[in-house]
Amino acid sequence: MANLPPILLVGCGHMGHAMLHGWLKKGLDPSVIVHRHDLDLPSPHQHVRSIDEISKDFHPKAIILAMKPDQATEIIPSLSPWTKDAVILSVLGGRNLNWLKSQFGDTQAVIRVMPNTPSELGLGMTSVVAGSTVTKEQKQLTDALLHAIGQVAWLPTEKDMDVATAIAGSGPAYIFLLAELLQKVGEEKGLSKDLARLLARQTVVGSAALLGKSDKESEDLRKAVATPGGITEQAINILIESKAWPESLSKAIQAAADRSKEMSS
Ligand SMILES: NC(=O)C1=CN([C@@H]2O[C@H](COP(=O)(O)OP(=O)(O)OC[C@H]3O[C@@H](n4cnc5c(N)ncnc54)[C@H](O)[C@@H]3O)[C@@H](O)[C@H]2O)C=CC1
Ligand SMILES: O=C(O)[C@@H]1CCC=N1
Repeated sequence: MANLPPILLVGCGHMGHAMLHGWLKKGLDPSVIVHRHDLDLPSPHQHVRSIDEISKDFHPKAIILAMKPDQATEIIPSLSPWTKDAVILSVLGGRNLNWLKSQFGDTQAVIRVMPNTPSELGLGMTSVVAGSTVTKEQKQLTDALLHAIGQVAWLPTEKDMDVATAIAGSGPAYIFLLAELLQKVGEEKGLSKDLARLLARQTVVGSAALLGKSDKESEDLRKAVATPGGITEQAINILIESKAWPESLSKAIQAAADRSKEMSS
């Protein structure tokens, strides 16, 4: 299988590193990673600590912006020597296409992407929306890069990005919180820390793997556990109360989506 195209990855923190890890596993043409700290990067890829160190002869097909949104304004102008023939993939939370256009100019090909950290394992979920000057080839290239780290959803409208971010970009945090709380409750109810940790983590891991392999709806998998008149049903009856998980999750997603929208304005 052909390698993924050469990329310039700017920012290799939690998200940048997760994507890079996924891409390296698939095979990447010689690429450059800008990261201020030490980085264990296999050859022939190049690690630089600042943009000034990148060769003008390097021709990336895609430039991935994976720094914090408020770090981007300062970095973007210095990327101009490499932008002409590249598509910009912006991972920046809450920075919309209009904002990207204002930074890069009207003609630059820019795509807004919202991945999540399971990308590191090739199990990511990335929502994507393209700017008007992106070519068909650049869309294909982006699709190939993102499919290499998981599933890809091209959004019908940029308006969907705020909710997509709140569900999938932020989503792993909710699942980890569930594991955290299951462990905490186990400990509070008298289990040892090690036992509570094992029970909580493996239950989340196993359930996610089962969901990933199954053709069944998540509701059916849930019902297969909750025997009518049995034990699980007692817990589900409490969690599924409209004021419990349905309402709090809806409020939580709305709060995250509102923040994404607010950051774009
Ligand atoms: N963490 C996550 O799960 C997700 C994050 N995002 C987005 O990804 C972006 C990065 O988030 P994180 O990885 O969590 O943040 P982070 O703080 O872990 O990583 C940001 C990286 O950018 C680097 N950086 C800052 N200025 C730089 C410069 N001038 N040159 C080179 N590198 C520079 C920092 O050293 C750091 O390694 C954000 O815009 C966020 O909205 C999107 C989806 C999920
Ligand atoms: O929390 C954030 O702002 C970023 C965007 C989605 C996940 N992390």
